[in-house]
Amino acid sequence: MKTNVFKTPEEIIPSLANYFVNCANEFINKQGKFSVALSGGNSPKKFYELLASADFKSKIDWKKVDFFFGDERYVPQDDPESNYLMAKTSLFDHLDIEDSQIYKVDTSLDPATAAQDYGRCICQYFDDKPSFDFVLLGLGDDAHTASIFPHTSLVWIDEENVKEVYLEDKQVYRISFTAPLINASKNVVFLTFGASKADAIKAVFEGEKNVDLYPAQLIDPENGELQWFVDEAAVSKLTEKP
Ligand SMILES: O=C1O[C@H](COP(=O)(O)O)[C@@H](O)[C@H](O)[C@H]1O
Repeated sequence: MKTNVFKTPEEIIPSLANYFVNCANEFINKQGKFSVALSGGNSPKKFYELLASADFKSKIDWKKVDFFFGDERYVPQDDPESNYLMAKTSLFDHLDIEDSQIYKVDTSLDPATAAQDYGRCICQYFDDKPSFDFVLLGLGDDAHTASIFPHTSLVWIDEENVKEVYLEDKQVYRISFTAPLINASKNVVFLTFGASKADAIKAVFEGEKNVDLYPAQLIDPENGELQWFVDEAAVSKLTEKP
């Protein structure tokens, strides 16, 4: 695991964008395409916007990039809560790519069927051996990642799959990669910044091992690389500074 610490979020984003460009080009040169699973929420928006900017757009052959979602809110694709919509407006709409390169969760199906359908689509894409080239993750203030929330059934699923989960407190469904599916990836990157994440980072890095309480502790790629891109505020509570 490597932890990259920056003074501010403004400094993290270009460094992560350069890392992404290098990964993309390495995989495209090696295998002709690059499979990416995006995260949602607020943190990645500026990163997506930078990738879509004039400075970065020309650095990748985007026609060779296939996009998936590590998790999705169970809402229509035009709902402001939709992770797909956020990625569309900040990234996809600015790239010259085909709709067939964007693998969305079909939230018109019921939650269990939507998860099964997305899992099947991923299995087909990878000929039954899923292994994303790049998975971007966020960290919730409660130490959830993707939509693997504390004290939910998703924490305990040991198959490389996609599952639905009902969040009692929010009264909503989410569709999410399981931890084993994330851990089968080649590069897993957390983008996490801000003082509101300091307790969660402290718990994940230095807390007792308790995946039910701190699901992000589940993330440990089997044969891949794990990197954290964080700012000083997010790691401010760590006893051992990375
Ligand atoms: O709900 C979600 O939360 C996490 C963290 O989001 P952030 O807004 O705190 O950065 C995110 O990674 C996940 O994709 C999203 O659905």
